[in-house]
Amino acid sequence: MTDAPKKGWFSRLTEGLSRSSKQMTEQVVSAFVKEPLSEQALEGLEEHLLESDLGPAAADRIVERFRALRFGANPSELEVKTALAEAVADELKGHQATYDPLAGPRPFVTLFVGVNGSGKTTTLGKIAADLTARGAKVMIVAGDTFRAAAREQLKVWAERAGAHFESRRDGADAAGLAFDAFTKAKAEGFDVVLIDTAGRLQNKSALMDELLKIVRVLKKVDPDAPHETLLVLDATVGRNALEQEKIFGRTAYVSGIVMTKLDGTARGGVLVPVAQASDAPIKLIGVGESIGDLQPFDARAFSRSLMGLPAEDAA
Ligand SMILES: Nc1nc2c(ncn2[C@@H]2O[C@H](COP(=O)(O)OP(=O)(O)OP(=O)(O)O)[C@@H](O)[C@H]2O)c(=O)[nH]1
Repeated sequence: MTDAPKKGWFSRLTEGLSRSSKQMTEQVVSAFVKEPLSEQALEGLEEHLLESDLGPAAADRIVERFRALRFGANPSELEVKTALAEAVADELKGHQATYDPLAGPRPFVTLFVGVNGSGKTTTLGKIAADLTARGAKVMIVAGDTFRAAAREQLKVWAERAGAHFESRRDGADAAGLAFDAFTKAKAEGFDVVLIDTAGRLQNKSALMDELLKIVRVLKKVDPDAPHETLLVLDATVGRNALEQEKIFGRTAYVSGIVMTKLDGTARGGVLVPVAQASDAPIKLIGVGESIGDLQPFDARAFSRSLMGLPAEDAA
């Protein structure tokens, strides 16, 4: 994948969300521009919001809001899209926060949890690359000790980022590895420790036990660790992401959500019910495979992009 060197983050976001925004706006907007207050247009709106995976609760509220809106006889496409973007942004208000490992204690330990294939390794690698580029001393820990392929993939990311890499052979105790790595990171003055974990959902209770054990041993080194636990969810699985949030959110003390692969779906609206169901805020979103495609989550920018609108200052 090639990128224009200076492509701004908002245009990356817009490009990443283009499948979703197409799905979201095409029919809804044309229906409203034709007949702003008809029951039929409102029903169509609800249907399309549901098709975009926004979830019934948010879809209902947005439709009610549209019913109450006083559009003129012929609202412009811009008016309809702006109203929709504001409605979605309001749904997401209070569900955003930043991930800033360089602002916290040193070493700042982040645990990455989520099912296999959700984008954990890639997300961790992108974060490592960003942090080393900013001058931080970063350690990556391959906590999925069962899968050699996962370890190799992570090692490639570590090399690319110029981060230190800690791993153990197949089947080694992940908690033991995490403990030793964190101890070493503390002794050697690392700024950030990024710990990947296994994501086998076939054996849910063993997986959760392993995550809890990792958390327990990290706390032996520093009672406040892990300082962040990021749950990585794949937007392309649609509403299954809600199930995954439930499973991990209940046991793994998740402090932030990363929603990846928003570029790979027309149903990026799923971020809304996930944000609303979770106790943890959305912190990062992935809108493509390259490093710059992992972005801090900004509810307003996301909502505007989802409607195909330009950045606020450019509007
Ligand atoms: N298009 C797109 N692809 C992504 C994004 N994030 C991750 N991917 C891709 O998703 C695939 C799975 O990502 P991984 O990072 O391997 O997922 P994982 O959760 O670590 O999975 P395992 O390594 O199987 O445990 C890879 O091919 C990534 O390149 C994204 O935001 N957009």
